[in-house]
Amino acid sequence: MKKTLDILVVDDEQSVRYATIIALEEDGHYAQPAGDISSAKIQLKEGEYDLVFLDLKLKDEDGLDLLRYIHETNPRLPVVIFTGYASVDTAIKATQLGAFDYLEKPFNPDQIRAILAKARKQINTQDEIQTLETEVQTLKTQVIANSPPPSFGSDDDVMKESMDTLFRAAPTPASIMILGESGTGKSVIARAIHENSHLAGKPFVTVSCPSLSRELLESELFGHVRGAFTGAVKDSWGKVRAAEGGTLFLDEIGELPIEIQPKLLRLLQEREYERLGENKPRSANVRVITATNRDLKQCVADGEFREDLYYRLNVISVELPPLRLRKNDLTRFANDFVSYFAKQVGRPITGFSNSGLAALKGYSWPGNLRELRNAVERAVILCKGDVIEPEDIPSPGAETSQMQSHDAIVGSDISVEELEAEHIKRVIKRTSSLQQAAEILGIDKTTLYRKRKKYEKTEILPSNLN
Ligand SMILES: Nc1ncnc2c1ncn2[C@@H]1O[C@H](COP(=O)(O)OP(=O)(O)OP(=O)(O)O)[C@@H](O)[C@H]1O
Repeated sequence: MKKTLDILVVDDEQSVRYATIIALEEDGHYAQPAGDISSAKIQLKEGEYDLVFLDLKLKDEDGLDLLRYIHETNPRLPVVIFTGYASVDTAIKATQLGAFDYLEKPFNPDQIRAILAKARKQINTQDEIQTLETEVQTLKTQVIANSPPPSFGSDDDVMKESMDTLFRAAPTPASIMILGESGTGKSVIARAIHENSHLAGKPFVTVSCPSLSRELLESELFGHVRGAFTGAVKDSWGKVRAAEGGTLFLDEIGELPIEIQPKLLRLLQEREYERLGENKPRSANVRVITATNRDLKQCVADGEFREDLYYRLNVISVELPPLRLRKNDLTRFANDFVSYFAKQVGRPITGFSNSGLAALKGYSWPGNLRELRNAVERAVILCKGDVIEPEDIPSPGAETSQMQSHDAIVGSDISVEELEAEHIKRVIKRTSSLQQAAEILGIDKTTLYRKRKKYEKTEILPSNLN
């Protein structure tokens, strides 16, 4: 699909600026004019451009100064120089200084198109480099987060069928919806779908729909222009653009405010969106994967979620079973986690004792794989022998006694944050949904969702938080 480019045209002659802009817009791109260096600099700071057309003779200014500035501040931004016949030498100098190409005045739309085709190739290569850089960053984060590599094999029939459906749908453009309790591995699988699809190597961008405000979420998704809302001090691009050509993963889609739902529908149906505060439709080419632990059908029935959007999103839909129903997989996951963490911490733990295994199977794992991972990590660090015993892992009765033994932490040498994390952890553990936990804690569900993610990331309480 042809990529729409955002282009800045810098020329002191208004007629040239507008003729160029018309030619560019006729070719399906977005172009902004700038008549001198200072307004060009402002535009470059506030917007995000793919390409600049620059006249070297700007009244009493030297276009080469702007070229140097672009080279210093955004070395990957290609610049095409406009030049008169007499100044080909200067244009050669400009290309030596890093300009991408030059165009002799007067030029016609075909020449502009030829330059654009060439620029697009270079931009695509740069996008690929950027994607690789993002991937490296993600892998680094995974290493820092100390997470065992995911595994998707299963002995459970429901899970096997779900995985089969997902991986068969992966290399198609179909929207996919992943349902399942918290911690069942929806985000992990969403990434795996992307990596096993025709889009592998392109961006994978996550948006968590529970957000502080509707405006912030809308802006995170679609971007905004300066002044669109209080605090919008400069133009920005959203995650839809960051995901261009790749996958947009919308986590907790059940929390998407009703006001934003038509905009997502438009993105899916017409492949178009607008930044907040701007009336300029922009095209988007993204594959959408969503996840939720809510009963979305019920949300539709309650009027909280649009039915047309629901059907658009769940072209392919699978439900991941909770860990307590995957008894056959539980032991394998637990043993894999033991091997991984034993190696990490350099302890010769070989697995579980028979009674340890029985305790593992007797517990219901309400936090699913997330809880299991955290519990095994903790057990590997704390267990006294070379096998994990029942007392090292959670059990149905353990929670109450653990709570009693920890009652002393109130008033002891711990921070308010640690206390909060511990309290949240315990309430989530004994409730069946985030909604119920939020009601007990007296905070809204969005805040609870964010706090849980935050504590998980900072690993304030890495052992049990789920
Ligand atoms: N297939 C897997 N193999 C190994 N570990 C996994 C797998 N899936 C999930 N996990 C572990 O469980 C943790 C939670 O997974 P994930 O964030 O994907 O769950 P989720 O269903 O998206 O949860 P939530 O609904 O709360 O966002 C992961 O960080 C990882 O440690």
